[in-house]
Amino acid sequence: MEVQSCKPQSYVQLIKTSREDLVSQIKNTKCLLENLKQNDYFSMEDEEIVMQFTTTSDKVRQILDLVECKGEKTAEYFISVLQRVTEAYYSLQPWLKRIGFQATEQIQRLPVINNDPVTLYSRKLKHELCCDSKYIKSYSHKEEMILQETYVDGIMELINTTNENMGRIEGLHTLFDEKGVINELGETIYIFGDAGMGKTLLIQKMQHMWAKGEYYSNIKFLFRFRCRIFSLFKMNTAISLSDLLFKYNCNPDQEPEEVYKYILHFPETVLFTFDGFDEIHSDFDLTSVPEVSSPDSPSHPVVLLSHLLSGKLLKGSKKVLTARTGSQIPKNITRKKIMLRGFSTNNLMEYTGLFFKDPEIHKQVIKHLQANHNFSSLCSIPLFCWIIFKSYEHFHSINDSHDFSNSSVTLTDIFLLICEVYMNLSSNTPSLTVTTRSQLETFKKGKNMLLSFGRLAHQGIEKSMFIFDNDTIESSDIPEKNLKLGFLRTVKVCSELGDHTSFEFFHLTLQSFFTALFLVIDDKTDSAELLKYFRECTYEDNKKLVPSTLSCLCARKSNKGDPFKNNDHLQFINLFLCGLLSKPKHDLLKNLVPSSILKMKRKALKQQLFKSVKLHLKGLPRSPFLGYSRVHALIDFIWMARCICETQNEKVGKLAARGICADYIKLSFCEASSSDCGAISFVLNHYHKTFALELDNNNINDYGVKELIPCFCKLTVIRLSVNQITDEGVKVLCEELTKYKIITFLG
Ligand SMILES: Nc1ncnc2c1ncn2[C@@H]1O[C@H](COP(=O)(O)OP(=O)(O)OP(=O)(O)O)[C@@H](O)[C@H]1O
Repeated sequence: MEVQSCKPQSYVQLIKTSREDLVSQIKNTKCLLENLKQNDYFSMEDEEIVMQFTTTSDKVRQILDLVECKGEKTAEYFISVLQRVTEAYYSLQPWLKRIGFQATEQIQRLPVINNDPVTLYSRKLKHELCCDSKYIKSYSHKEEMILQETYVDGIMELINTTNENMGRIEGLHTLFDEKGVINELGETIYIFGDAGMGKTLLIQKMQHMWAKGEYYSNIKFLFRFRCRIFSLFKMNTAISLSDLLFKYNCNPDQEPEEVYKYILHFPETVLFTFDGFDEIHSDFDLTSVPEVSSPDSPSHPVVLLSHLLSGKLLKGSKKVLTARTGSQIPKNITRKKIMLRGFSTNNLMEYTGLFFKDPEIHKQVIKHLQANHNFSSLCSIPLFCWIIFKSYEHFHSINDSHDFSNSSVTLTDIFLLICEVYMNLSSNTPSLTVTTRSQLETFKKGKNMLLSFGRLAHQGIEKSMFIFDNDTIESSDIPEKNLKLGFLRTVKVCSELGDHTSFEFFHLTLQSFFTALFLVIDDKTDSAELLKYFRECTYEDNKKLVPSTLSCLCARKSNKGDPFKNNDHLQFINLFLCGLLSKPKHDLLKNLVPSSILKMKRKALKQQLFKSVKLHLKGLPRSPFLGYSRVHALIDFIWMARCICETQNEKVGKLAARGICADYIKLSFCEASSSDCGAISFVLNHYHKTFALELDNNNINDYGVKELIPCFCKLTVIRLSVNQITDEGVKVLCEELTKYKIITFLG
């Protein structure tokens, strides 16, 4: 199309010749009037004349008449407003290009107020998000920490379609660049990681940076969704896309239809964050979902979500989706895959510095971290690190030195610790009294409190419910003051009926812990109920499921198969059961449960664990390999090892070691973390013979190498490549391997 130069032509003339286009395309007269008036091109009377007309077209005609009458400068400013407020006059942008409009410097210097509903809405979203994302809300209200002062960029790795590492991403600002794209047609950036690796916090950081205008400047709208809210919708719910965007996020104050139209027209200006895809447990019947979706017709929210992710709705918008490792996300929708691997040694040092401002305490914690690799490997998972630091800070503040230097710390230990911290906070007694109370006394005194939180957690798990409304909270017997302790945090839930406050456990893993605690300390829970989640964790091989966008969204309830394959939150319940019913916890637990019941539960768990371990090991694929008998263990093996390690029971460890029945154990690509090496080591340590171990392509880092120390005396082959191991880990490896000199292959 020919570009006219606007210089030789008069602006008045130009408006006259384009009158028809201008009348049909200008929808926002308010913005024009306000700017023309502010810069004295229009008077109050002019505005009143325009406002007498009822339809937008008539108003525009009147504005054009007045502009033409007022001459060249007014016409030039008028066109300049159309050019500068692109959100309001986007349909006129091709016309402006065609006429090659460029305002004179004098006109360019004049201000233009952008009060367009689209811009106002974008600003409102930013303002709300900036307030909401400022604090990390894992804490009881008074202790909220500022995100910017606590956030540390953990390890973020680009992963290809065959799950190989393609290098690290430099930071969240590079999330949408071309590096690491595995599917040009996919629109979803998929971020995954184990429980507590920091997915939610990363999303919060992204939101905060956008809201502050530091990242993603081409994004005008950021709609955030926590996937767990999709479980709250009834089966027959049908809502429109605009309702999902506005009512469940933030409503535009002006002309929502115009804002929605803009969103449909410019989907590339929209960013969605969907956090916790694995937390959707919808009963919605997936077979009835239509293939196509219209932005105007109401559908079930789960269908809208699926169509947004697949690009059937708002094609071109950006999507960031998070889920726990192992969630099934269809390849065709995924643009990039990013795995969160938690804190590296340097990240951990940085976080320690941010957390402990007092140099003395900081020094002590670093000393503990260096002395106890079990403690530091747990700390490479941000959630566990926070819990440990939080507990450390608390005990330090009450002069009760908790020494982590040489003890073996299990996950159950750290969750018991955080319970102790919050229960101590609940007593309004001065800290002097608190110091005198032991863990045992704290738990004894807090039994009813633990039971009430446990009952709530259990009730939620039973219904796949992670958010509790006010009615549920009221019907639980948790006193109001205990709601503020820190176990629960408040969440704003948006709905068609308006916003309301609900509650959730500060982390899903804590809900799992409380469920396990409830099953153990509730007198009425029998062994069938206690072991229910072991049975529920039996799922069919995921590969057999059709990988459609929707097939991943609904709970698969009746599948059977490997006992260590499951939903993480259920697997964590089993893990905590193993920890709570272990021998080292006996002294604590016998004060909370009658001895006979505790004995019965311990026996039942032990039997179940023996059965599950045998069944799992029997099902592992085996094959001869280079003269070895090789067993190919999968991610579920790691869960088995975690459960066994949590029991600290040598007998179960021995049973598992015997049941492996192979001298070559392949654990590559199993998403094992450094603390998992402690669990692997706990099992393999019971091996009597020498063996080969493949642990490459995991996330074990230097701490993991240290956790493997008990195994090195029996290792003839070890593969550890692609594992974030630095010189420090290599040094340990060298020392160990040269000590025994039995290694034949190191890779
Ligand atoms: N990058 C980080 N910097 C500092 N602290 C972090 C970071 N990531 C996580 N944390 C801490 O760990 C806690 C848990 O993190 P988060 O809820 O983001 O984990 P998650 O991966 O979403 O877990 P889940 O999959 O179980 O939902 C946070 O509340 C915060 O205290």
